[in-house]
Amino acid sequence: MSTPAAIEAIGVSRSFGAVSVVHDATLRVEPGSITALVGPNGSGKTTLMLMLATLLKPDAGSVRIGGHDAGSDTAAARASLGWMPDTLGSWPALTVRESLDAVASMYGLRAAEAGARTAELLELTGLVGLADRRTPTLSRGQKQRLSLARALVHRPRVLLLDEPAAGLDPEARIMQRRILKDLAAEGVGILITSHVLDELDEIASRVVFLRDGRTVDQDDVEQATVAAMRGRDWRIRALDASGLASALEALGLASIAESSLAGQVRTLQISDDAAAAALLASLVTGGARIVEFAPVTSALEQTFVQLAAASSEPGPSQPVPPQSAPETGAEQ
Ligand SMILES: Nc1ncnc2c1ncn2[C@@H]1O[C@H](COP(=O)(O)OP(=O)(O)OP(=O)(O)O)[C@@H](O)[C@H]1O
Repeated sequence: MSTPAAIEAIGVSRSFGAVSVVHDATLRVEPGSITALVGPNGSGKTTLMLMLATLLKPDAGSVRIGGHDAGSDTAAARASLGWMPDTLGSWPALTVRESLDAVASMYGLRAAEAGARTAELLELTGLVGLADRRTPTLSRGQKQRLSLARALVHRPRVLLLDEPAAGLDPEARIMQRRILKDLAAEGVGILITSHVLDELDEIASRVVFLRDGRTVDQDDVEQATVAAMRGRDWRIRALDASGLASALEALGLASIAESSLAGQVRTLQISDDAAAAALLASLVTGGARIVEFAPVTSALEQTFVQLAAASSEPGPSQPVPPQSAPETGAEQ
């Protein structure tokens, strides 16, 4: 029998009163993969995450975590998942170490085992020096580290992370990315939301886009990604800035000079990746010593803008739609 999906949600919906917040959301995350869940503010990401984490009951649809039905086999689903909420609720009287020990004991680890797991997680998340600090005294970024450590106590095979990079300094972000990549390499299935799309672009192999509470069809996401790659702005930096400017001019390409901490960069629009590769080859062949050649915005960020722009076209989305609303000739 094939391995079950780490996360499988089919036709999940949830309203609050008369307002439909998530409708008919469908997604699948495979073990050993990292999937990004992205969407504009208020599109329903946290609400969907709460349902996947078995903390909010869907009005309709089904959720399976590691093959366990979240509705009928909630305990097994919960045992399989680690949940990192967007804000850490903590016990104010406990230290960092005591909080992790307490979570370990809730998951049934014996004292010695819990102590060892806590020590391992303090090390992994860079919290050793803060182990004896009471949790309310932690900074936002330190709380995020604790929150990730807490989600990992019982070695879950599925991770649900809501804005895990919020408040982290660059070093902590790098550390977190490494932890998540390592976990995925060990077979953990990870679903992660973030508004820092460059972060996600680096670690996620798939993206699920939520628009007005609906998961956008994967084909539409792929089409938007292809479209987003066309006509992007690129950023080029060379050891010799004036040499680069003349080389671009000689090729008949208009570019704009901008200053950066690393020195002068030039930005210009390039039609697609093939044209970018050809330009790079020609600049290098011509003797330009290029040290940076990259799109200004990531593919994920561009895709997001593309899909979010499409969402503002068709009109109102909040009221619960009728079962089969007639098409009104929308172009896409
Ligand atoms: N308990 C609730 N009662 C009423 N409305 C709610 C409730 N929870 C969420 N909502 C509404 O549902 C919508 C989606 O909220 P949600 O927090 O899921 O969005 P999000 O995509 O996570 O947003 P953000 O990117 O800003 O974090 C919002 O309009 C929000 O006001």
